[in-house]
Amino acid sequence: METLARLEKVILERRNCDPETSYVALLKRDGRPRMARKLGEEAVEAVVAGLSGSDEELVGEAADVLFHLMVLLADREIALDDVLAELDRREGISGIEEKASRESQEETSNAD
Ligand SMILES: N=c1c2ncn([C@@H]3O[C@H](COP(=O)(O)OP(=O)(O)OP(=O)(O)O)[C@@H](O)[C@H]3O)c2ncn1[C@@H]1O[C@H](COP(=O)(O)O)[C@@H](O)[C@H]1O
Repeated sequence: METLARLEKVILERRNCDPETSYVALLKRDGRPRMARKLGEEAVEAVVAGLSGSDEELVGEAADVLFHLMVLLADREIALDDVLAELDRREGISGIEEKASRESQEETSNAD
């Protein structure tokens, strides 16, 4: 996780650099929709690599997804720690159990 914390720091620093020499600054200059689109593109590439690419390709695409997600989080001024805290909160809660409890809450509120 130290790697992601270092990357977060670098992204925050690079946002204010020259877009001619910094990809992070270029994304900032182009705006949040470009950041979001890049994240979407990288996610699709990761899906394709996950289904039919090599391990090496999937690792590369996964790194691209994480990087572009971190750029978008930085733009929204959301700290990596907030995302990690959410993952910590979910620790030990089965996805199946969580979904079932959400569905039963929805049924209760629809019945009201
Ligand atoms: N981890 C990354 C990282 N991962 C991917 N990328 C860049 O993300 C871009 C997107 O990839 P694509 O394959 O879509 O490339 P592309 O076709 O040129 O992109 P588009 O023209 O479609 O936008 C590429 O230019 C990659 O180099 C990254 N750029 C930067 N970092 C980190 O961010 C730091 C700061 O980077 P700069 O701001 O460029 O100094 C670096 O030191 C790294 O630690």
